[in-house]
Amino acid sequence: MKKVAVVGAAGRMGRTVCEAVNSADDMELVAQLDAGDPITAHNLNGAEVAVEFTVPTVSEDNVHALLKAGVNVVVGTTGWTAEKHARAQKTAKETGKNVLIASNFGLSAVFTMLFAEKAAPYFESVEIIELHHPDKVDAPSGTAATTAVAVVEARKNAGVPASPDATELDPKGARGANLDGVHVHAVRLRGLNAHEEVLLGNPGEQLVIRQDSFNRESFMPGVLLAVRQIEDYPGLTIGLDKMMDI
Ligand SMILES: NC(=O)C1=CN([C@@H]2O[C@H](COP(=O)(O)OP(=O)(O)OC[C@H]3O[C@@H](n4cnc5c(N)ncnc54)[C@H](OP(=O)(O)O)[C@@H]3O)[C@@H](O)[C@H]2O)C=CC1
Ligand SMILES: O=C(O)C1=N[C@H](C(=O)O)C[C@H](O)C1
Repeated sequence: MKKVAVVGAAGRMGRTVCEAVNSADDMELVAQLDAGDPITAHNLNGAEVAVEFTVPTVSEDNVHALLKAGVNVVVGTTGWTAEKHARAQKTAKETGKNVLIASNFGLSAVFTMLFAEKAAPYFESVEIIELHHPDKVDAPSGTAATTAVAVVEARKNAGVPASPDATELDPKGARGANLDGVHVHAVRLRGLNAHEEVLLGNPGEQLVIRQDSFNRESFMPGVLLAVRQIEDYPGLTIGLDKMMDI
């Protein structure tokens, strides 16, 4: 039985992860920590893996504390940057513990990001629309940011120029966020959960890659996959796709 702790256990994702771990035959939920609970080996109660879904402002500190407390860590919280990744990698190395940071555990999102990266060099234009529930605190979504980085990198490696855009006047920011040349539009709407569209355009054709996570349970197969595999992935791993045979 894999002993699992959940950090952010009272949150929307944390509660869903607790239920998923409790329903898994090969896992035991040994600790549930939330805001105000110190991350100590004692409070982790023998956990081998901690799953961290909190808020972007605290996630980095939590991850360092978890690694230092002697557990492998599966992180779903957003807001990670290249600098934060580098610091997590250093602590993972120093502690001999492993950490996975994944902006989206939904398999539909994993494949959306992969397909977008593959297609991006073959289209003149690329834009991203992410659509979420209105209780989300960050924009653009971590998934959209990850997608944009992958798209930008793929286009740069292929020598593809920036998407054409004649916009000169945009005083209200109607063109959305510009992430290294990829425009990202964030929708917040009651009734939605988590969705992304990558739009790719060429003269006379369009490709739309869309994924929909209709509920939080949809992230759980990916989270449990990571909990089962993290032991075998030394140091820092970025993205669930690295743990999948794709
Ligand atoms: N990777 C993925 O597949 C997914 C990622 N996410 C991301 O996961 C994160 C959490 O989302 P969601 O569950 O909706 O958010 P919630 O706000 O519902 O949950 C966050 C929880 O973390 C708690 N918390 C705050 N500070 C700390 C702390 N220092 N230590 C421990 N717990 C703390 C909050 O407590 P309090 O409210 O009292 O402050 C709250 O209970 C977000 O970044 C979101 O974008 C979401 C879905 C899927
Ligand atoms: O806050 C959410 O809900 C989600 N957050 C992640 C993100 O920002 O990409 C993953 C998913 O989109 C749900």
